[in-house]
Amino acid sequence: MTSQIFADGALEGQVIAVTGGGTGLGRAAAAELLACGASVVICGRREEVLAEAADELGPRCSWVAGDVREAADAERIVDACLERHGRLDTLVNNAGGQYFVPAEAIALKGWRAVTRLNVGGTLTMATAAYDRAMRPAGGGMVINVTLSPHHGLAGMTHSSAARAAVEGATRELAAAWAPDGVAVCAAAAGHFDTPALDKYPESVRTAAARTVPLGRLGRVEEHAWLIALLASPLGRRLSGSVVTLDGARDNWFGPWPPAGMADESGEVPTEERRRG
Ligand SMILES: CCCCCCCCC/C=C/C(=O)SCCNC(=O)CCNC(=O)[C@H](O)C(C)(C)COP(=O)(O)OP(=O)(O)OC[C@H]1O[C@@H](n2cnc3c(N)ncnc32)[C@H](O)[C@@H]1OP(=O)(O)O
Ligand SMILES: NC(=O)C1=CN([C@@H]2O[C@H](COP(=O)(O)OP(=O)(O)OC[C@H]3O[C@@H](n4cnc5c(N)ncnc54)[C@H](OP(=O)(O)O)[C@@H]3O)[C@@H](O)[C@H]2O)C=CC1
Repeated sequence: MTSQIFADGALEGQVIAVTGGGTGLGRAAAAELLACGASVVICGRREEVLAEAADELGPRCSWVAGDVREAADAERIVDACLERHGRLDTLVNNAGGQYFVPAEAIALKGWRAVTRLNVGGTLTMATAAYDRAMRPAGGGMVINVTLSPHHGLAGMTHSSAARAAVEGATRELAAAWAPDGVAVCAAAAGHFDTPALDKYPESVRTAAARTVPLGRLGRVEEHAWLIALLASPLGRRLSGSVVTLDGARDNWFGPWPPAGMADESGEVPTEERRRG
């Protein structure tokens, strides 16, 4: 596969780890990075998902299973990159998520779960990559996937807060790690059409597109292009920045709920609990 917008070999020689790279945005990013010539290690918790994705993505893609919330797993993921390729140039901190409920329905345990994954997991991976691979090598790039709108997303208050924390840490780490040649930036994703959205109620998914001034959900390849751009030499100079890719969603201040999201009772449907 070749990239639709970048030159062949634009990222040749780079070794890139993508967390959550077996599905959705992470998988599309992995595909684009591979198309640009990088070697990619995808990770996540489910071995079968990773194995199938790596198989389809081709020989320059390998996988390692692990939970980004666990320091030992994060270290193992970084070490796998070093053992296989001798280096880790770029880490894409894409693993994350939340559930869709009103703010008042978020239990303390839920706040902690969302924070632990999105803030804890991101920082645990970034620290492992910095300590074990990038600082010793004298350089590297960390790309943190966050969330737009930045003024808060109703139904995702916990995630809005967690991603804001990641963006704050992005700016601080960019300054702290600059002397070691390590750049840190964030890619704030708006509403993208990925299979993960299937877990949200139908009316929520449909109404989500209506809150995007550009008039549609984002396409996974658009996000993947941004990740490839940030992995390029330009990304190093963007250190400390949050790049927003959202079709102007950050500038939509319409009513809540948006037209068509509430059900017959006038309530916004919430996300089903996972079973098992
Ligand atoms: C216009 C706008 C358009 C909005 C729609 C468009 C939005 C697009 C923008 C964003 C899109 C995306 O990010 S899409 C990506 C989506 N992908 C994901 O979310 C995948 C990753 N997510 C997860 O793993 C989970 O959601 C997460 C909770 C974060 C982590 O799971 P854990 O295993 O750590 O936690 P669990 O054990 O399941 O749950 C811990 C507690 O959390 C709470 N909890 C968990 N699920 C709950 C639920 N459905 N409802 C209530 N509460 C819940 C309970 O208190 C649980 O405790 P108990 O009560 O004791 O069980
Ligand atoms: N789709 C959208 O509109 C938007 C998405 N985002 C963010 O982009 C990222 C990708 O989203 P998307 O592709 O849509 O959703 P997915 O649910 O497909 O992606 C989440 C990925 O993260 C992995 N993951 C989750 N928890 C962990 C963990 N503890 N350790 C390691 N891996 C983990 C999952 O794999 P596994 O379960 O096997 O571990 C999965 O591959 C997420 O951070 C999401 O919140 C942000 C804004 C908008």
